[in-house]
Amino acid sequence: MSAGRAVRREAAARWAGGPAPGAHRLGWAIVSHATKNGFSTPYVELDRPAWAALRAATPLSLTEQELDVLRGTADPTSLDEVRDIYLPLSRLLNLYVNATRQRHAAVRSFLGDADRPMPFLIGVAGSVAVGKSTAARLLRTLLAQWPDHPNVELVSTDNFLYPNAVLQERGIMNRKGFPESYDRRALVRFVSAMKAGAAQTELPVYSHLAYDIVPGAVQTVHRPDILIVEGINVLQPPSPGHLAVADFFDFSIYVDAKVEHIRSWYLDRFLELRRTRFEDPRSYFHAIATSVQDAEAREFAMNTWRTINEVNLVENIAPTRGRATLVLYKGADHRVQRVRLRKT
Ligand SMILES: Nc1ncnc2c1ncn2[C@@H]1O[C@H](COP(=O)(O)OP(=O)(O)O)[C@@H](O)[C@H]1O
Ligand SMILES: CC(C)(COP(=O)(O)O)[C@@H](O)C(=O)NCCC(=O)O
Repeated sequence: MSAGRAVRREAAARWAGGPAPGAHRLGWAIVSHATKNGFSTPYVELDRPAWAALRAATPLSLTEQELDVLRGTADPTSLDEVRDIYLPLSRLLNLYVNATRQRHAAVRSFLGDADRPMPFLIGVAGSVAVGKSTAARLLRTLLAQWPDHPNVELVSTDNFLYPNAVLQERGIMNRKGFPESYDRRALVRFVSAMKAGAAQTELPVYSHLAYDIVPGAVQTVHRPDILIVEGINVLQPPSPGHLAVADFFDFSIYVDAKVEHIRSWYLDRFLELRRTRFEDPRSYFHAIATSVQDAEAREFAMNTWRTINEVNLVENIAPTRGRATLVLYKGADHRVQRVRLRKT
């Protein structure tokens, strides 16, 4: 069989939810050491039961009420999901944090440098409406429960979007979320200051309600043990000769799903927001709640998805997936079906 055919067969088997050819069983767990073009890759792919078993003894200490606060609009993430997917991830990240601290201590001792706290940086990437914010908020809560790193801060990259006035002036208001709509230098300056141990940093604040940067508002980030940076663009490669935010990550996560599922999640969420947040007269989309028919609102959402968010997903976001340390593959019901971990 040609390498191309083998790859296509593997991809088809993956989407069908079955094991990839070459996968083998470890006890009852299917573990696939992924291959591409006939070469082995640095990834291992685990199905849900295999991944869930890696939780080991990590306790589930989150209640239904606490989870309710962390969930995004129209996101059905359940306590089962926390137990099976996020507790093993929290355990793995705790191991990473401790190993990274030891590595930093070794380098400091080699250089004869003084002990200096350095936060562990995690990037969370993926499409608009894939559920990154829920994943990032859950991780923040779970990671803060470990005794060694109680202070976990979360920053969304939408805080680094240019204000609407700037996007309009540059004629890129319909490119919100594309790389050029962010102040990427400010974002890199921020993570680099955090990594260098800055005690406190202030950031602009983006409001989804206003659909804009809030003039004069600031988010203050105090020196964290762990900093999670969440946003569609966080795994973007740097332009030649520059650094990108991903260069500062110690671990990165890409939340993935089929385009048709994300499209329907976006649409459902938009219609749910129309019944709730858009009713607020301060909402940028207030007129969609009050002055247009259902069919027109649906058409508006589909058009926004098709012409902005889906184009951005295909052109800029999905191509960064290979850079992530870990990929969470969600099925149509938002539940993670498979996990791909980069081993090296
Ligand atoms: N127009 C909007 N009005 C209010 N909240 C919104 C709006 N669009 C998105 N949100 C909320 O903002 C958060 C981030 O959404 P998004 O950037 O699409 O990423 P994700 O769905 O991957 O978390 C979500 O919790 C979502 O519910
Ligand atoms: C603000 C966003 C780009 C998301 O950015 P992120 O929080 O992931 O950095 C997105 O929610 C958005 O507004 N997209 C533009 C098209 C739309 O209105 O959906």
